[in-house]
Amino acid sequence: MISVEEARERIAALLSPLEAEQVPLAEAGGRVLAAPVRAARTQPPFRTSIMDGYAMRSADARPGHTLPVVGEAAAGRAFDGSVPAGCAIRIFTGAPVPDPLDRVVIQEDVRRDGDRITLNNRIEAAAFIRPVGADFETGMELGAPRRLGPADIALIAAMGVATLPCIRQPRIALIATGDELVMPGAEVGPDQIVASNSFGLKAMLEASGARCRLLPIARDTVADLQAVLRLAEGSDLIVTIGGASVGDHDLVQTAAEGAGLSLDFYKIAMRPGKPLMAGRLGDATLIGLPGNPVSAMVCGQVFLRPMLDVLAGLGLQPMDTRTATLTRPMGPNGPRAHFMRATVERRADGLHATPAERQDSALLSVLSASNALLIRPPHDPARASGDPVEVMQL
Ligand SMILES: Nc1nc2c(c(=O)[nH]1)N[C@H]1C(S)=C(S)[C@@H](COP(=O)(O)OP(=O)(O)OC[C@H]3O[C@@H](n4cnc5c(N)ncnc54)[C@H](O)[C@@H]3O)O[C@H]1N2
Ligand code: MOO
Repeated sequence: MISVEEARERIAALLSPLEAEQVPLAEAGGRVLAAPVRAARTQPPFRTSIMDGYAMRSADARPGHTLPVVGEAAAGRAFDGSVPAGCAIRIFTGAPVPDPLDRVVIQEDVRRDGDRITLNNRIEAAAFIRPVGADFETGMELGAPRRLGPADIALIAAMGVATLPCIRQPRIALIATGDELVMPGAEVGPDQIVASNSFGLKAMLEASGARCRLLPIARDTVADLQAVLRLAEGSDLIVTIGGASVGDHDLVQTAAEGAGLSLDFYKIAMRPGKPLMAGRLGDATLIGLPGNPVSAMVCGQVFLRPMLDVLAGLGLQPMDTRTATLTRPMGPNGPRAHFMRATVERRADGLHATPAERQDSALLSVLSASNALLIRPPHDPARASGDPVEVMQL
């Protein structure tokens, strides 16, 4: 059995970054920028008043001084006359400051009487003018690859760029397998249960930018599994759920190999998640997840989500773990890394982690009530309350 980290690396090595496509800015949030974008303009493009008040020459900004007001500049409506020495114009936040004025006195520091203002005896010392290009200059580059957050999208809009090259979204086929499964809402026989994992994984992966197709549930026969695998054609990633273990009805590997799977590995030193498999099938990477609901979701978190970064050209990122203080003792761990469902809370002295009482890999209610995985390495010795542990926020 290989380690969790080796499995992550081997799956990443089965994937290549996807190609780019042009995306309208309004749809680019969360997407990965494929090539640098350059500012088509300078921001701000003119000297800008950053306050509501009166613009003048600094030589005229003397406490107690009186000036005539000879015009007005507002955002989107510049003052286009000339301002004689000793005069001021009314100005508002966002308006261009006309040359040669170099000082804005805020209106709180002024008394106005008709067309004249008198400056207070104490006035703010700042000029309240934002220089040209204070934010960025034409040609400034936002580098790639980069996952675009909300601030990036606002910046690119300000740059004047309306469409941009992004890596296309990965296409993922999700295949639930098992004679016992029915779709949510369908009639459930006495020996059946409702398929849940494919829905949880779809929500997880789509929240991370993938496009998922839920294929029909495959029954536990090689023929049916292969028929559904054929429906997955055109996907970048095929994810099967269940049928991965050693029972007589666990046929996913046999069916996939019959369909041309080149298996890279099977079984990892992880709990839950032991029967994980990965390989290449046609143009796609196939990942076979264990069927137990929590196993599938934990494997989704540890193996599938990071692969979206790899497909986007960002490379395999390290697992995002933090150190927390354990709130109750735990016995020694066995030979597999244990990803325990846990609750992490932030207290004044840092993070505190409490593993759930029940760690059965079928209990979705426990997973749903957890907000973190507490990660124990293989053969981790017994731990006492107060010990440091590694956690991964869900
Ligand atoms: N003799 C052994 N038995 C088992 C081993 C082993 O090493 N030796 N490994 C156990 C471990 S660990 C796991 S995990 C499971 C995984 O088995 P499979 O991947 O073959 O999963 P299934 O048998 O198909 O299903 C397991 C369980 O999960 C339910 N299931 C399956 N798919 C779904 C779905 N889409 N939605 C909801 N629930 C699902 C299924 O009904 C079963 O209850 O094997 C152990 N056995
Ligand atoms: O590895 Mo299984 O996924 O322990 O339940």
